[in-house]
Amino acid sequence: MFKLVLDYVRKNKWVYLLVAVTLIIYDATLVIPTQVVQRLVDAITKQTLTEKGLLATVGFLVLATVINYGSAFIWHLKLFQQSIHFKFDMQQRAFHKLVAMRTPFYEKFRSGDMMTRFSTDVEMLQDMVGYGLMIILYAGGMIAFVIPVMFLISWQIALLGMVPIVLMTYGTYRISQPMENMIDEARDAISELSNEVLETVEGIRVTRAYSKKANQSSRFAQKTAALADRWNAIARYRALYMPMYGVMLGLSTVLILGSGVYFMKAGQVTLGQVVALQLYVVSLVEPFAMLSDFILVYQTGKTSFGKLQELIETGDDLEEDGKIEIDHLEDICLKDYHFAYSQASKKSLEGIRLHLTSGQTLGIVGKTGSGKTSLIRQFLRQYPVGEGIFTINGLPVTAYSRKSLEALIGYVPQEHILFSRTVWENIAMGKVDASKDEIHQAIATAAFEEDLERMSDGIETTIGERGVSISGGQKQRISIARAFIGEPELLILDDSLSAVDARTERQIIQNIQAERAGKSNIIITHRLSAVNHADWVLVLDDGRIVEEGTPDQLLAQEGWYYEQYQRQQAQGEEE
Ligand SMILES: Nc1ncnc2c1ncn2[C@@H]1O[C@H](COP(=O)(O)OP(=O)(O)OP(=O)(O)O)[C@@H](O)[C@H]1O
Repeated sequence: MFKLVLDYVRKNKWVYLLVAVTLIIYDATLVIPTQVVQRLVDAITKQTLTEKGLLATVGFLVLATVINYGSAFIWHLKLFQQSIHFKFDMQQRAFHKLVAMRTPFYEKFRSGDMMTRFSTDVEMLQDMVGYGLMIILYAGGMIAFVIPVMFLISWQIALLGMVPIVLMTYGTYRISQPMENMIDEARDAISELSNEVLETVEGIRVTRAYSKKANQSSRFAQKTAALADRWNAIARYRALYMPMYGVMLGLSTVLILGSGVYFMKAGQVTLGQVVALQLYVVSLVEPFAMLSDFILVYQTGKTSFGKLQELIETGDDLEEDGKIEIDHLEDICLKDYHFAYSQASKKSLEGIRLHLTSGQTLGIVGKTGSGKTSLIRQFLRQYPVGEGIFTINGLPVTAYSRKSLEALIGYVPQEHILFSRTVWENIAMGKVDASKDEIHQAIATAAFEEDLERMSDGIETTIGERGVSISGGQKQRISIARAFIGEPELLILDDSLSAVDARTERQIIQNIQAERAGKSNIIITHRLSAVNHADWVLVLDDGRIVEEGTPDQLLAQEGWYYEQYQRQQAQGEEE
């Protein structure tokens, strides 16, 4: 962690130099009032104080106070401003990392945990760069200034006066050792709490439907109580040692005054010097107490640094990105292709063989869990490439830059993600500079026109969390319009029409095929009518292709496809 902080200080060396210089001035001007008191007391006891001398002293004190304020303003402002920049820097680094990562990375962290790393951990580190550095610079500076001055007055009295405070600081350090574990536990408890909140919010409908509100509330209460326990334990430790500084100050006072009187009688120090020594010790209590606070800031910073580092260092296990920028999809070819998820004990795809050329529509059907989504994830390059042959336009898929490949594919996933924006904005995400006509064309293709007419503000209606709630089927069609508008070379619909009726589904698929002449489509579906007009259909079972052909050929084979087709017809899903 120190390397990170030092690198940051080095990167902003001029700001920190200004902070250091103003801090030195600040520390120096803090010492002045005590020296003035020392001289005044001595002048009064020697009866040498004149009116002019008093006025000059007051003037000097005012000047010192103004300089003290000015320097404090500058170093406070710069130090804490810089810590805010540090926070944004860290968050941006983490954010860039997040957007660059593929699915396997996200499977390694829970959402709440990731949010905690992003917010709480970054703030703890910011504390280290702000408050932590302030302690080192201010407290360190004060101690470095005051102790030599004290020793110059009388090393014997200074030594006696310092002993209790130094012992106390060492004791505090020893006492606070167990705090490291407590801070780790408190940090993990925050993460647990965030997970709980996110999962509760995401699943609120289910929680309500199953009347599990009380259950959920009590789980939440348990987690907050666990977090409160951790912080209470830390507070107890602090409460234990912080008041001890007052006791130690009392002890130092006794030692300084006792030995001061002794050395005064011996003529080695003046009354003014004894008073000054006492005031110096008082001024040292705060910096030493801050040093013990540094232990807390350091421990929390260290814990949070570890968590952030883990986030930044964790990869998505994907192979190095390819160099070739691909700009069209001529053909996609898989031969004897196998794929397994890293945590899975068995393969999700086995011996896959397929060939898709531009302009074709490929249907993928099969039982639930048979590997349909896993197969299209290969085209999206969400996971490391499996074993076997996987080429695009005759070259291995890994030769192409993932970003350029991604730009050619329009993907409509099973879970439809819409944003709390207008219908227009949600669709235009698929093509930033889309014209009005293009948006309306996409809406017509996705058979969403009638629904739009029923919405209060039409295409300007805000949907999602802070807007109008829309049905699953409407979400699906907005998602299709969004993918369609980008005119991708390959459009993938992953069970994206499950919530619309069979007639609308057929209409959308006909629209897509008519509008996308010369471009490819992959349609994953449970309803076989959706692939009636596909050029080729694959039937998957347990990760293998068990049947394939045109829809007519598949019916003629009288296998799973045929049986399923008959059943769905009988159930009246076909008109
Ligand atoms: N991220 C993952 N990690 C490990 N195993 C996974 C992962 N995703 C899917 N699987 C497993 O891979 C197999 C195929 O799942 P996949 O989602 O491809 O099926 P599917 O045919 O699309 O199912 P459905 O029709 O229900 O969407 C399943 O056994 C599933 O449990």
